[in-house]
Amino acid sequence: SIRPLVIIPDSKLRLISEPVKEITSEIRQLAEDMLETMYDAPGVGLAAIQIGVPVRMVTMDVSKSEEERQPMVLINPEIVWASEERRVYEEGCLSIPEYYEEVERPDRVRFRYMTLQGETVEQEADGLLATCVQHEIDHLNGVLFIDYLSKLKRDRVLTKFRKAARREAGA
Ligand SMILES: O=C(O)C[C@@H](Cc1ccccc1)C(=O)SCC(=O)c1ccccc1
Ligand SMILES: [Zn+2]
Repeated sequence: SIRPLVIIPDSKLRLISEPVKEITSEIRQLAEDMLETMYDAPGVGLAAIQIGVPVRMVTMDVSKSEEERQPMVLINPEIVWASEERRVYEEGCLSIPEYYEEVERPDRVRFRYMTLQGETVEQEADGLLATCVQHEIDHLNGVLFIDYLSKLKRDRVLTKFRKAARREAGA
């Protein structure tokens, strides 16, 4: 089912998510809910913490069209190699709605993760997939893409969302 997204300034987003110890039916259900929520948003990635569950699992689908979806579920993902070359990409975040900024990250990465079938795989990526997997693994470590921006820009975003949160509370 589609689950509500955690939005800044919710401090949950700063938690360090726990490794998945065993692939249970709950984990499989969570992966399904994450994919549904991600496609509904829409997004190209989602970390479990963004629907409030602090476990190290992310979903991604960078396939362009609706027809042939390529959903990926990564359990306990980690970057094992990153290129020297870096690339700037305009990033967004489902937990920081309507805010997009340029972020510079390694252009290519190799990452290792466990699949829902319990096998450990290693994969190399460039382009959007490389940017996305780095963005998602950051979520598992409580890091948001605004942390890479200048203090000035970051404070501007936080002020905007704090005001919105206060308005909601006040309403
Ligand atoms: O908050 C998230 O993790 C999802 C985020 C992931 C991401 C965005 C940009 C660069 C790397 C990773 C998003 O998916 S934001 C929405 C978005 O970028 C997008 C949505 C629909 C089609 C294409 C992109
Ligand atoms: Zn995000």
